[in-house]
Amino acid sequence: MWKLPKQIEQLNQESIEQARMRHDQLTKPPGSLGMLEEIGIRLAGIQGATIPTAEPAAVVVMAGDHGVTEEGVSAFPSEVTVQMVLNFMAGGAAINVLARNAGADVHVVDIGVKADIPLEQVQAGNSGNRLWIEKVRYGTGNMAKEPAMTRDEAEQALSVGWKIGRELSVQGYKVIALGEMGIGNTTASAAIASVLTGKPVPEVVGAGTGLSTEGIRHKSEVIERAIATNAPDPQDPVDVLAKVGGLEIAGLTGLTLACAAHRVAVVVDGFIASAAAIAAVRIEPAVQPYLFASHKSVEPGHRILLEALDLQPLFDFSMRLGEGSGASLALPVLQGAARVLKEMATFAEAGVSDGVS
Ligand SMILES: O=C(O)c1ccc[n+]([C@@H]2O[C@H](COP(=O)([O-])O)[C@@H](O)[C@H]2O)c1
Ligand SMILES: Cc1cc2nc[nH]c2cc1C
Repeated sequence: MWKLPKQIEQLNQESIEQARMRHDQLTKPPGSLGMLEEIGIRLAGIQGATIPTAEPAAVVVMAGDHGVTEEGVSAFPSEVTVQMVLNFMAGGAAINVLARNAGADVHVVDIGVKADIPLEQVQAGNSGNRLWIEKVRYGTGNMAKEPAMTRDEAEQALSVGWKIGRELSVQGYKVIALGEMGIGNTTASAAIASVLTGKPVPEVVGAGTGLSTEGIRHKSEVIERAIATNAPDPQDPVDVLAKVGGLEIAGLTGLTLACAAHRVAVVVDGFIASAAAIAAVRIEPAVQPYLFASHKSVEPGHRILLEALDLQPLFDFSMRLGEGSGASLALPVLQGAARVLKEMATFAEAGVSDGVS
């Protein structure tokens, strides 16, 4: 089994207690900021600091292709993956806008795009963009017929994610939002969700980029065939990632584990990022308290994954884009939660009478 290069520690209980005490001294009825207080307190535990910070933040968009697209499981062609990578680098995608909105940098990772990224076409968009070329292979195999990748390739993808997480922690990022791009990756995510939660395939399959009802039925059949052909071991998350997963999904799993090991908070995006997160939790359960869930995706399997992750999403905006769009939209909430602990006046400082208990 792939071994964590560095252990994940528990949250700092003393920082949690101190942040909770500080919250009760701030000029508001105790508990009145609700979940915002809990977010700030958890950030304190993650960082081992009474007054945490959620800045600087970055969104890491891992891109990879899926051989299973030859079975007709997506409403869009695979070529869109590389085309969108160019769009991310030029700054014109939704994720660029929402990252700018949050003051976050965008890191785009080619971990398994089917084509080489035409570097001559990569435009320098907003200055915080960076492209990582970390290709493990040119797209996965068609999991309906063969394993998506070898175990060695899955481990390489985990290691790429780990390396990036470690490097970003060294660069000083306090929060990482998980993003992905990969035509066909809701098929892989549904397969992972079914195997790791034990739910029947039809309960975790959805329209992805926009399949019809008939298309969704066909997608379920393809996933059932993929699971029957490869027999992934539900007790071995790396085996599941290798046989029915994706390069960008395994990369996000490694990234998530590295962030937690370096005490960096992780904002999980939609269905695909949550499939990566559940694999991370099954590899190392201690990662769970480092995770925040941004939103509830339209994909029906997402509710099931959020329950399995024991995460409460911050909002439900009927989103189903991916890219890290929901996670980026959640970043200002984490920033607000941290800044409240830092910048609000206490009752004593402001001369406001506190309540009688
Ligand atoms: O994040 C989600 O919940 C989500 C739901 C549906 C689609 N997507 C995005 O759409 C692509 C996968 O859809 P599909 O239909 O090709 O499997 C991939 O690039 C994802 O980022 C993402
Ligand atoms: C255009 C487009 C943009 C995307 N972003 C994430 N997945 C996507 C799928 C499509 C088709």
